[in-house]
Amino acid sequence: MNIVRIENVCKEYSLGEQQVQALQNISLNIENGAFLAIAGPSGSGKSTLLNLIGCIDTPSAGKIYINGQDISGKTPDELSDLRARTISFIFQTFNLFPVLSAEENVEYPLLQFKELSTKDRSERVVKFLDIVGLSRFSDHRPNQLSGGQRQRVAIARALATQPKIILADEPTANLDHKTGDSILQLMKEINCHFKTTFIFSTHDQRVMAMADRLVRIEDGQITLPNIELDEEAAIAREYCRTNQETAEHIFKHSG
Ligand SMILES: Nc1ncnc2c1ncn2[C@@H]1O[C@H](COP(=O)(O)OP(=O)(O)OP(=O)(O)O)[C@@H](O)[C@H]1O
Repeated sequence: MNIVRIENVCKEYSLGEQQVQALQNISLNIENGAFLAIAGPSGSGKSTLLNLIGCIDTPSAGKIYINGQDISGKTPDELSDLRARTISFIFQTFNLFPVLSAEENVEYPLLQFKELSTKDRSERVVKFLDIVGLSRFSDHRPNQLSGGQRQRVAIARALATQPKIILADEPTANLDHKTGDSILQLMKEINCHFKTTFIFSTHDQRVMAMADRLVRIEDGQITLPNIELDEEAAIAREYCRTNQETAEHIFKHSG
């Protein structure tokens, strides 16, 4: 099943008198459970595409279907509800609330779900902080955590709403090599275990190598739409297989 369907999408921005054609007639299907990297030079349209998939912005032309729903006819409230229940975001700058503790940051997106009791929320926070290995740091504020730990909090926050899609905009850009690797591996394990679809915008070769699919964009057009990186995909699959035991251990509370 395609969790994202993009059909003939264009996106134009107005910049004073000028029109900027950020995306030109893009079509793309993304399978449920994909670990997909969108790569391309600066200004090629990666963030624009991620914003459209994330329902933060709307296309100038064309159709986008998220989890089978056509987003073009939706009101801002409906879009916001679809986003809250289907999509989470991870940013290169982590975007945590500095005055909130790790657990409060993870709980924050759950406050909009009126059907969750305080106990439900707190159980989810405990579960997802455990999954990212930060149970001991639950009362720490972001400035009391390392970059890698902050990104782990952001991952726990993204997972807490149990989304179908996680959009990650350059998630390793502000991390050193080793920390970036461990964050990527954690995301791959989450992808293997929960079948959450990950869509990355990236310049990072390691993200591209870990991806099971690479989409290249240049000048607002897709130049490499559906290529499976056979060798890298095999490595990623092998990674999932050989790490199944570790993953099972990590996810022991995840049900
Ligand atoms: N809000 C905006 N108003 C006007 N033009 C914009 C706006 N946002 C993006 N653009 C333009 O659209 C094009 C695509 O930008 P986008 O941010 O999607 O590229 P990108 O591939 O994500 O770049 P980077 O890798 O540098 O983040 C660029 O020419 C950019 O200048």
